[in-house]
Amino acid sequence: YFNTPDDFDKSKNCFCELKGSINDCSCTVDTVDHFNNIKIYPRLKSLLVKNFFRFYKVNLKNSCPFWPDDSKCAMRFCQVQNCDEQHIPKGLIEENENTNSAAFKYTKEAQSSSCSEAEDYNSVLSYLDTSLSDQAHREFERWAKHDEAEEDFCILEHQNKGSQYVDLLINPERYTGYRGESAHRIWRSIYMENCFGRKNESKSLSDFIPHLDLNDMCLEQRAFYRIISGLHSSINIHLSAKYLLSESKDFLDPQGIWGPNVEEFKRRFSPETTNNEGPHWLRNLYFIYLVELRALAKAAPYLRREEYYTGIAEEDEEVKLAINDLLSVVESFSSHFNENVLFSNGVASLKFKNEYKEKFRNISRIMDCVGCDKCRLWGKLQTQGLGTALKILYSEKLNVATESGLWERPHIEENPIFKLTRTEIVALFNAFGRLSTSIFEMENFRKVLR
Ligand SMILES: Cc1cc2nc3c(=O)[nH]c(=O)nc-3n(C[C@H](O)[C@H](O)[C@H](O)COP(=O)(O)OP(=O)(O)OC[C@H]3O[C@@H](n4cnc5c(N)ncnc54)[C@H](O)[C@@H]3O)c2cc1C
Repeated sequence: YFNTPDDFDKSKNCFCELKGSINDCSCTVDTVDHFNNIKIYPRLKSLLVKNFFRFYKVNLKNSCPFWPDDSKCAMRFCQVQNCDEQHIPKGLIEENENTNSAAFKYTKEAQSSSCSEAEDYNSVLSYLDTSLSDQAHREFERWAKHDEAEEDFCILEHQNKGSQYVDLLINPERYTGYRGESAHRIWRSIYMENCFGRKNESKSLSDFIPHLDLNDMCLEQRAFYRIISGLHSSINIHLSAKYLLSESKDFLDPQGIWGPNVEEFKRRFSPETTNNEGPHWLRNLYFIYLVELRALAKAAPYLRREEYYTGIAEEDEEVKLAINDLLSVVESFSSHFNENVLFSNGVASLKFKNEYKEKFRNISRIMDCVGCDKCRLWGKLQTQGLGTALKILYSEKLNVATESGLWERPHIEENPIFKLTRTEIVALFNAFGRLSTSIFEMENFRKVLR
């Protein structure tokens, strides 16, 4: 069922089912499989275990803003193991992502405080500062925050009270047993409330947006649906690939044997059990992969300038080199997703873009309703990573900064026009890592099923 459906052949030039020029990309599932499995996956695998990427700051305690909590935290495989503070690199704890980041202390600009030019500059700034009332300062800060948030596709919460570091390596995404009405309500809300869909009382999601109906949607709506569906596929591939094959007898000890469950994968994606939708859902995984891949390519000049600071000098240097290498491979992909085909229709598009943002922000709020902590953790990380990718693709500020050659300058000021927080960067790379792993895992299932 990877290539049996009739229209697979028709759209051989691209697995994207969107209409319009996006269908003209010259990629095939095979091209992406090969590119990912040989070039991207192994690089990400070694990068994402590094300290900079393994600690993710997140708030898992927010209450659900939409309906009463139906949390199933008692499920033992849902629990998130807390992070031992002493394992978190000092550089991350020191970091205040809002203002002077710890990494900034080590940039050339920061080190050059004896430079008279820098002093002059600062004294002018401080003169202006003291002439402002505290009230005005607060207003400016509020405006600046509002301005920055304008481009966000997600609610950023890393500075919220209650956020804490989680070690992703000791809390891998895998089967948790989370299912039933609580899980279905989340998926239904994401698809139905946010996917511009028809009002439909049906309980089955596949009845709600069957593949053929996608052709009646406009490009942006289809893209939105396919992105969510691709994320859904990715999560379900992971739980099938890291399934609980055998439980330990000891109820208090959440150990077990984890591995691929081919039957589970078949049930979730074969045409017979999904009303022929499964293969399309799998193709949507490639679609979201291409979206995030393109975001990395677009942000590459910016990402190359990041410090990836943890305070462990040797590792920080290694990470920078590994990022450079990965970004060069990402940039070398020949059939990148063309983000300009979306929102390219004048004033109506602008309205649509804002609606899109609002809907994605809603999805990040819905993640606070996921009734299993581990699923919530990975759900939040992946939606934040996706939101960051969309922010990169549709950020005017990034365009302006890139066009003005900002990233090529020898020194970049502390607060450039476009900036991502550490949490956004960690989410972006880890979310892409999840998609890359899904494509890799799918190859394994494919081998067994051949
Ligand atoms: C945010 C989130 C994170 C989760 N993380 C985990 C996890 O880490 N580990 C874990 O074990 N479980 C996780 N789950 C639960 C998991 O995704 C399933 O909901 C659960 O296993 C029940 O599966 P199901 O067969 O009932 O179908 P579901 O996956 O719940 O899907 C419901 C319906 O949606 C349709 N559908 C299925 N896949 C797609 C698709 N790709 N595109 C479009 N429509 C589709 C089908 O009609 C299906 O019946 C998570 C759920 C959510 C909402």
